[in-house]
Amino acid sequence: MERLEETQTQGAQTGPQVGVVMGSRSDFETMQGALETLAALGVGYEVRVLSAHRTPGLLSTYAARAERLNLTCIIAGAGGAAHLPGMLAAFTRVPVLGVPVQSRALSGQDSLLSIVQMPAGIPVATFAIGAAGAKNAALFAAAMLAVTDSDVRDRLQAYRDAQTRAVLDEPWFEGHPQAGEA
Ligand SMILES: Nc1c(C(=O)O)ncn1[C@@H]1O[C@H](COP(=O)(O)O)[C@@H](O)[C@H]1O
Repeated sequence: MERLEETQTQGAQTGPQVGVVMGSRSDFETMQGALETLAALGVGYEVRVLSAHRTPGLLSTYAARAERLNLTCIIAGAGGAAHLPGMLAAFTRVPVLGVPVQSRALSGQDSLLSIVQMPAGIPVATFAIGAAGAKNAALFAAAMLAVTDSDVRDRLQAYRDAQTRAVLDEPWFEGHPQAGEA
């Protein structure tokens, strides 16, 4: 009998706002950036290992849970024949953000195409391959929450401001103006 494996919940006071799922524990290194980014922005999340291939029966169970918890979205990372995001999207109206994990055989091209090429009718928002995609999916989830949550909106703005400052504070070649300087 398949069981929902791996559960961690951050932001337990209010319950999770975002679900993060991945096809295998081996995806954790890539998906960790999403978890860190959600935590940094104060977004409550839960994490599961779920697989369309290895735990197919759990997909509908998790989809029902996502609706019951009223999750804003589900971030789903998978590599290779990455069917997890699309199959999950087929089971729920909760928006699914797909992260193509970099596969060894095809460097994540397989993951990307498996996730992005959905037939019309069941959308999956698809992000970049690997760590950048995981981080951006979390930032996108925060931006969705920020529409109605002013605390998340302020933290997201502060994150962006800090990022801009970090670029401008970067040491530059002597005698050459930094971006934005005359
Ligand atoms: N793409 C999927 C799915 C799925 O789409 O349901 N389930 C597992 N996997 C992927 O298989 C790769 C290798 O997994 P293992 O390292 O466990 O063999 C992982 O990147 C995982 O996301």
